[in-house]
Amino acid sequence: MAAPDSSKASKRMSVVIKPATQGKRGKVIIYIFLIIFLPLQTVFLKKKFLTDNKFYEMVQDFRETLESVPLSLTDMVETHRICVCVRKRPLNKLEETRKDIDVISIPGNGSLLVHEPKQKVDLTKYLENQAFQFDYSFDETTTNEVVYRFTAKPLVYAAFEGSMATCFAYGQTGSGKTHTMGGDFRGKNQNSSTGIYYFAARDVFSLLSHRKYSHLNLSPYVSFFEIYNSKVYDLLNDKAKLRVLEDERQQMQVVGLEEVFVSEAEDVIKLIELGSACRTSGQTSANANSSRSHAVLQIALRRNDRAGTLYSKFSLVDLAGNERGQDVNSNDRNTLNETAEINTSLLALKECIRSLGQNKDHIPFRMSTLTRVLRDSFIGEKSKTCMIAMVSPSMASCDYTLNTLRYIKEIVCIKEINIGLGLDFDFGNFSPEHNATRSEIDGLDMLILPHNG
Ligand SMILES: Nc1ncnc2c1ncn2[C@@H]1O[C@H](COP(=O)(O)OP(=O)(O)OP(=O)(O)O)[C@@H](O)[C@H]1O
Repeated sequence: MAAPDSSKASKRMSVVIKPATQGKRGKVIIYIFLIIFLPLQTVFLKKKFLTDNKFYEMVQDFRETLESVPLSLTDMVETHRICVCVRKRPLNKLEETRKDIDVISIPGNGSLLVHEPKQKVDLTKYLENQAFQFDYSFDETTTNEVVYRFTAKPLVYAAFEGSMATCFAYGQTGSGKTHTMGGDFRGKNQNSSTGIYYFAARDVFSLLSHRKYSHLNLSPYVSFFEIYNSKVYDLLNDKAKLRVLEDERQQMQVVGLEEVFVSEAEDVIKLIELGSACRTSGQTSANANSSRSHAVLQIALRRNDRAGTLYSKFSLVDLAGNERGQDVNSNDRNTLNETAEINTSLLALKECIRSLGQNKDHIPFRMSTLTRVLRDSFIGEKSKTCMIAMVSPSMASCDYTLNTLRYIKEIVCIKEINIGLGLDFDFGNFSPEHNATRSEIDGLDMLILPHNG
């Protein structure tokens, strides 16, 4: 047998020894890294904790100076042609464990304050307190029933007066749009009987038999669809893809949309559950995530004549997460398309509501599928709209919250220009007197509704 080649053996040795040396070197590097990094990380976390604590104390100190006027069930409900409100959700479990700070205050009377943490160049910390004024502002303790009473309920009455009524839930993903529209979540299950969809259906049935409206001889029909990437999918028909066409009377038709006759509010719950399950299961469309699509539940009131003539329509819209329209840094083409579509539709929606508020002849509803489908909501003197903006309270979401508030403020601003009074004000001038202004203005065409709660 040939003796082993010593040079080969030494080569093999070096092959074996090299990783061991590298392993040792690697370990040394990791130790050095840990020795330097761990204390640095501890210092950083401690600093962050102290900074957050400082901001927390500043917000708390500030809140103590605020006079709160919480919304109550006995408060009168006013109807507006365009109603713009904001709802703050509570901090969720994750935010609480992260010790996130709640930077939103709702003093009441439609006002909302954002306490934005800032730092000067000399590293002094301060809060930039920005005040916003809307028709209503709901704090984290407000229930869906109360939100409904002040927002969508007046629209149900309006539908019985022949109005095309529309209620939008707007906001970033996770801010509470589906919770408000579809009902509370118990774990992963949604309790549809606690959402605005159901409350509206319940009141439709009680008004159908009301002596004021029973002579109209109306029947309710429900449809439920979603708009994703400018395509319409029927949520009551296994997500069938539908086309939107304009007929000879310039009416927009969603061709083949399932419209189901309902005889009691519980029927609507079943349809909501069917549609919501279809929305999240995603069999035919590409969106695995509901926050990228707009969901539209419509209750049409039709006359009991041969043709089933449309009397009015109430649309409840759970919009796509508005931060999805800002995701422009993605490399994925599909995501970029989605981003562009969401951006376009939310911009178009704002323009249409603004045009409605200004009584303009031209409504730019052709800008997006969402506004094309909802064309009837923006035309005609009897159209009424409510926009509920949902905001997260956490400091980490501050930028998104400000974007949401600015978007809906632009809708309000048009009313402000029309009426010639300032609704937004410097924080320094903040006082409860300012809050009265909006109610007084809208009181001009105010309709006080009976409180059934
Ligand atoms: N007002 C609230 N009170 C209690 N929990 C809430 C409230 N609003 C939202 N939540 C909870 O926050 C979570 C996210 O809410 P939701 O799914 O409604 O957000 P979303 O805005 O519809 O998000 P997406 O755009 O992804 O559909 C849910 O678990 C929900 O139960």
